[in-house]
Amino acid sequence: MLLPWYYQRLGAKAVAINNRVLIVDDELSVRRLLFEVARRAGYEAFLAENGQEAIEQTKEIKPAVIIMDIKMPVMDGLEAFERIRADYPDVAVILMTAHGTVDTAVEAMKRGAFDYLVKPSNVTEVRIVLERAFQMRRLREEVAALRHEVQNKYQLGNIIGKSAVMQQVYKAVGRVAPTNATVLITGESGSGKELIAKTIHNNSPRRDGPFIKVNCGALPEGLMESELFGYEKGAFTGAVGRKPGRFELAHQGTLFLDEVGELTPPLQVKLLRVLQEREFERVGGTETIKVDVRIIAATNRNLEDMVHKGLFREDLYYRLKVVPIHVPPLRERVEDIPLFVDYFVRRFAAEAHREVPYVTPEAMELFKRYHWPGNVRELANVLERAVIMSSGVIGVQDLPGLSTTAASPAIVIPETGTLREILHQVEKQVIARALKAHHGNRVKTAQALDISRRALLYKIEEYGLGREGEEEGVVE
Ligand SMILES: Nc1ncnc2c1ncn2[C@@H]1O[C@H](COP(=O)(O)OP(=O)(O)OP(=O)(O)O)[C@@H](O)[C@H]1O
Repeated sequence: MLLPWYYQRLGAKAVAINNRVLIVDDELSVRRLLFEVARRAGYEAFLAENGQEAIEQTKEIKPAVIIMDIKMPVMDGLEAFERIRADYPDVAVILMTAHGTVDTAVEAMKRGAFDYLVKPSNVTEVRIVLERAFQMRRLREEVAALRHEVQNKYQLGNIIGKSAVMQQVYKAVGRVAPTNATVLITGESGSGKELIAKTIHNNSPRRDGPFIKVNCGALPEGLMESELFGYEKGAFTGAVGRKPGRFELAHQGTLFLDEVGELTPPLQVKLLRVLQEREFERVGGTETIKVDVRIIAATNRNLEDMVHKGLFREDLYYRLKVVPIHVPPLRERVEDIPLFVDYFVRRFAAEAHREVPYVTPEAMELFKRYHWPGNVRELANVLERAVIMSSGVIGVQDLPGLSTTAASPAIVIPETGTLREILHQVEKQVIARALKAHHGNRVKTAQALDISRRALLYKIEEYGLGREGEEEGVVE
């Protein structure tokens, strides 16, 4: 049998439940028969004669499954079921009933019993129901373990970075997580916005609810609308059945609107309404759907600027920006880079079943000076490749992509001097940097700066930049 993915991932941890079954019946012959069936199926069977005994036994042996008659003296099965469930909500209870009391059993199912058997049942039937009850317990246990694993992963302690700028981010996450406030996370691509969003969710009272992500720029407008709000059967050609949207799926959880700046104006209006009223209609539908959803939005665009240019609604912007969190780009937290390098090198080495390679100080320097336009994601990719390609050491020569595009020196603006002098200083640095980037090639440099070659030569002369960047493939 092919095991489900979560089973495979959890491995041995998965079967954490015991194999105890408590059999409760006032008739000795039934107890005997069930005991034999359970024992042969490999379970550890225990016996009780009435509801009262069942409660006492449950406390003592903590069975995973209980199979119990409804009609019994002293305390009947239904009452015992209610009481046991109050203290042990996870135990799977199978109720047994004679023909006349099926209605009661159905009622018990509604209240959470796992299944019922109509007496007399044959041995196979009993065995199958028992098996299913144990399987359900195991699945529940696995889901709980998985949820626990995911929640642990998204704890602040697992986010890399000790820099002051990241401390600010953690503080904001800690403050906003317990609330229902809408959060707007800004930051460059790959800087960790989604990670922060998940961490907020997993530290919020909604942690047991869903975390649903939508990439607002991923689909054309019409499709995006039905993706967000769902559709009714026949809403458009191809809508063969009703489909819930992401807002509905995120009920009692968190909806993460990634790339929110990409939403078209009509969808911005719709989103605004949901934010204000927490209700909407499915595409092609008239029924108003109410949802309890916490919104976290993220963008790598400058939304304020988009508002000024009339590309993003101002009212929506303010609705989203109730609590803004800015995740700084990696180059602004250089002190965290060694931590990231250490973390990723270990992780990828473990994944590839290799020794953890040594990162030379020169390579580390390069990591610190590179400008990381793709941020943490880019650093992770570079390190993954380097770990696979390296033979024990990661040096500058193993990082060809970084060498040629290594960080250009920052432009320093002089603090004193006349405007003319300051501009000259800045211009000199800009030209020196461009020459270096093009390895001294003046045609390319002039093109990049959009000035004539003559003007460039003149400035090189004026600033004494004659040999700037002429060496081949220079890093430093
Ligand atoms: N501080 C961090 N600690 C550990 N891992 C991180 C950190 N920041 C980012 N990462 C990892 O880097 C990758 C990119 O992060 P994430 O997807 O959260 O970025 P993003 O800003 O949402 O990107 P995009 O804007 O492209 O959607 C992920 O694998 C994430 O787990």
